[in-house]
Amino acid sequence: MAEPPIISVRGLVTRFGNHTIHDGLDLDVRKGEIIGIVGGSGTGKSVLLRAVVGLLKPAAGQITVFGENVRDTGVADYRRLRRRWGVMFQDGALFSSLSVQQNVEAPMREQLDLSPQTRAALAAIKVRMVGLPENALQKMPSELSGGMRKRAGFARAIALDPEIVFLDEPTAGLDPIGAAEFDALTAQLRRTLGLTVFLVTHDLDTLHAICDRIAVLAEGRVLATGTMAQMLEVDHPWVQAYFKGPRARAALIQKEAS
Ligand SMILES: Nc1ncnc2c1ncn2[C@@H]1O[C@H](COP(=O)(O)OP(=O)(O)OP(=O)(O)O)[C@@H](O)[C@H]1O
Repeated sequence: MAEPPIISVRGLVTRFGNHTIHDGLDLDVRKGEIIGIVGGSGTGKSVLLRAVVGLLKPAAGQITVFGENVRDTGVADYRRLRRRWGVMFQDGALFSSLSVQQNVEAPMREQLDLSPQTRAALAAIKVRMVGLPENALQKMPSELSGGMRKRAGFARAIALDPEIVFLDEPTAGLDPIGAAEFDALTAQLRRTLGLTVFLVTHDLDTLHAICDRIAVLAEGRVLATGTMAQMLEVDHPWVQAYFKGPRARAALIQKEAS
């Protein structure tokens, strides 16, 4: 029998005032996959991420993660669930007044009862895992490049050894080389840590390089899911324009050359 999905969303409805963002959205995420969530600007990719991790209360629908209902869980159960995933919001979203070390330690302080020495040792390991030099630990976010900030955000997202990481536009604002390096890091950490990765992106190169499946958001729902090859067969104007446009062709040429 197939393993149940690690994340399951059914009939999700989200609204801000009378603006409906999702209108009966369904999505399954399989354990161990990297799923790329794509869609036009404002289609609700980030809102979906926030709803799945319980930061936003939907108007209707069911969201389960690890088979547990995220919406109606009590405070203690939600806290326990939250330990099993890590989130990297756009631009790394580090606390600007804390050093990298303090940022990476923040989830440990909140969730675990560890000595300062153990926390520091763990933070150093996480920072090394994301490819940052040891001296980055004492730096403030403002002293880092955009790419390093994102790596620091990733280090914080894996601080508690999560099973799922949620990445919101991790390669936005990076140059193509930095973006490719970040993709390689994501793939490597998925492999070595056995992560499931829920990745919101606009980046066609990322989809080609590391995503096992893609979910396209449009018209308030998931319009299609499947591999890159399957996306090319979807008969929808946005999907056709996105996956067959000039940027898509460039990304494909780059993939074939690599
Ligand atoms: N807290 C909020 N209050 C009101 N409206 C919101 C809020 N958060 C998001 N929205 C609206 O919800 C819609 C979807 O936003 P979201 O950030 O999920 O889009 P997105 O698909 O991630 O877009 P982009 O690709 O541009 O980042 C937008 O119209 C946005 O203005």
